[in-house]
Amino acid sequence: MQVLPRGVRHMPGYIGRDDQVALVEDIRAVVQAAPLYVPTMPRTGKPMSVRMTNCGTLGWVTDKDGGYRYQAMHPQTGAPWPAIPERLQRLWQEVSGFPHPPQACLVNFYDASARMGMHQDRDEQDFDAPVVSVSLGDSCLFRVGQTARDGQTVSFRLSSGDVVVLGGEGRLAFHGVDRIYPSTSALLRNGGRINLTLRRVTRPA
Ligand SMILES: O=C(O)CCC(=O)C(=O)O
Ligand SMILES: [Fe+2]
Repeated sequence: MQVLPRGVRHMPGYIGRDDQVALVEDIRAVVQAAPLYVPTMPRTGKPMSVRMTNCGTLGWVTDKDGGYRYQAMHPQTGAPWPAIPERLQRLWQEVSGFPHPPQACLVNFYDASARMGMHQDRDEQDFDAPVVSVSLGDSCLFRVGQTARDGQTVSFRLSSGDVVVLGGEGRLAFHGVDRIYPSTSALLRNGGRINLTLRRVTRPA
């Protein structure tokens, strides 16, 4: 048995099959209003392998000149992000233990060759609220480490319906997605993996 860093919780199969199907419908509606786009890295302008969009009052974006940040509008359409679906708001209430609603939900879409390098989620104003992450569709190999980049890491598979919470001492744990396992889920008609991350961005007033 692997031991996860303190504050990192993995809840395998937390979301049942029917709710996964309903969540995918919710996300289809989000993507219709706010299309997935290819974000680029700060400074280098290198495209990420993951496609992204957001829902919520604020969305996480990145590009060559502006770097990592939150903003109220879709970078390509200029429209405000659609609202966070009720189902995800309820999930946040159930698992976050935080008395304020999520402000941002980043939607990541991974095709079979996409990955995400090790990083910390630290573009928020404070780290009192956890990050709540939902996996849908194909499984991935997830890696989580310590709050220092060179700390020990553990790898495990995330499957459709799994929830991961990074909170407390684990809020700034390094983490990333090393690979996608294609054709491991029938949830998404054309395969791939969706990851949703719910976050607080600003300090509650
Ligand atoms: O896809 C995942 O499971 C993690 C995504 C992530 O770390 C992020 O969007 O910050
Ligand atoms: Fe992250």
